[in-house]
Amino acid sequence: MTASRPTSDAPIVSVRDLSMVFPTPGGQTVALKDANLQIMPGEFISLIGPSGCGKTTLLRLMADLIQPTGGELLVNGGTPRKARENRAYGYVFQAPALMEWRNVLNNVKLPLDVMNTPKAQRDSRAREMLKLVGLEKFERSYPWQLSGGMQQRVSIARALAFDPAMLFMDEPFGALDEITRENLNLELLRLWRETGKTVVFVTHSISEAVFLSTRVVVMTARPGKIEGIVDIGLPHPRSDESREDPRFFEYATQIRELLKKGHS
Ligand SMILES: Nc1ncnc2c1ncn2[C@@H]1O[C@H](COP(=O)(O)OP(=O)(O)OP(=O)(O)O)[C@@H](O)[C@H]1O
Repeated sequence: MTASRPTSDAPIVSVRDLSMVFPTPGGQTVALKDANLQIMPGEFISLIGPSGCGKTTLLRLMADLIQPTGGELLVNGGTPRKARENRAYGYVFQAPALMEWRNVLNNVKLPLDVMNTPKAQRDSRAREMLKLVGLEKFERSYPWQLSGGMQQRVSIARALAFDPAMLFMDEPFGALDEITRENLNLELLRLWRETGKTVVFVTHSISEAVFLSTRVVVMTARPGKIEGIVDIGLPHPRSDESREDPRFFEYATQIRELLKKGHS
């Protein structure tokens, strides 16, 4: 059931001169232009940038939901298609997208049902994942009985159900209040440390990106490109105190400057 993981310390994602041009009624939209990025196994990478700069496009390319119009992309040592077929990643969307008629346990089990995992394993695996996100007491609840933050935790448990090497997360906490978001950030970091997954995380929030990431990829719009990459040297495990670390503000300033440069 465990998805294959690369054994070497080769990049788990390799993006070379990657471009994506969408045909649109008025002409073409260059959503991504000549992007270059290498992600190592176990990293926590955030993609940040203004609306329309191509963050979701880059994530969707990695996930094989769309195909690039130029350049090269390797995921988990092969094509994005192969990574998808091998269940090398789980995808968490902006909205939790849970099935209202399935209880929490059955929502988490869904990918295992689809994959025809032996029945006896499905329940135990789903319960294990619910425990990981702190929702073991809610397995019989239905999505509409949960708060937005709890629903998003269920969708994270679902994305982890088949033990992928990577987690692709498209602004998963964007719709939540600040305190819930900070709590989920802490939980996500704990989960990342415990599981050793590689995470690629889209956000609009500079502080969220600094708090979570090992590196922050700053993108700019028109055409969407990578303006710079900031290494975040804050020690792990991170806690609320990390936000008071003077380096936290330095990294946030570096990211802000790159975002401004991209705007000008
Ligand atoms: N399927 C599509 N067809 C045409 N244009 C598209 C398509 N998908 C994205 N685009 C365009 O590509 C550009 C980048 O979109 P993308 O969704 O990647 O941006 P984003 O940085 O994720 O934005 P946001 O922060 O608002 O979610 C935008 O101009 C968008 O309109």
